[in-house]
Amino acid sequence: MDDTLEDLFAVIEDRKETLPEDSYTASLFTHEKGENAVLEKLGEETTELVLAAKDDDDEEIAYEAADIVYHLLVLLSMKGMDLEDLEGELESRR
Ligand SMILES: N=c1c2ncn([C@@H]3O[C@H](COP(=O)(O)OP(=O)(O)OP(=O)(O)O)[C@@H](O)[C@H]3O)c2ncn1[C@@H]1O[C@H](COP(=O)(O)O)[C@@H](O)[C@H]1O
Repeated sequence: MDDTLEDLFAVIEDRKETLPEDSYTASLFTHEKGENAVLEKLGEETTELVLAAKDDDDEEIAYEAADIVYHLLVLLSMKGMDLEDLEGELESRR
């Protein structure tokens, strides 16, 4: 799991730097309202996650959780933060 998150974050950072035209991630960095789009997605997906949990729909829970994690990592990158910021906070709570 650690590697998966690190690999995904590295791809996001790469898209931010290279801005390929066909990249959804790059579009979030280039669009004027990209940050708002990410925040809206996080809100929508969190609601969808709650509904999936209420329905005991494991497949849907995993799907929505993955959407949330992806958009959360994009948000961290937009803010100039990285996985270490998240890990540092989690570590401080142990
Ligand atoms: N993990 C993701 C990821 N999760 C979601 N999305 C995109 O986020 C957008 C919104 O997701 P949603 O599920 O909300 O969209 P939706 O299908 O309309 O679903 P609902 O709104 O109906 O729930 C869609 O275009 C998804 O393709 C993602 N796009 C990219 N990634 C990762 O980022 C990498 C780079 O992707 P590109 O930047 O597109 O090259 C990919 O290889 C993936 O690993």
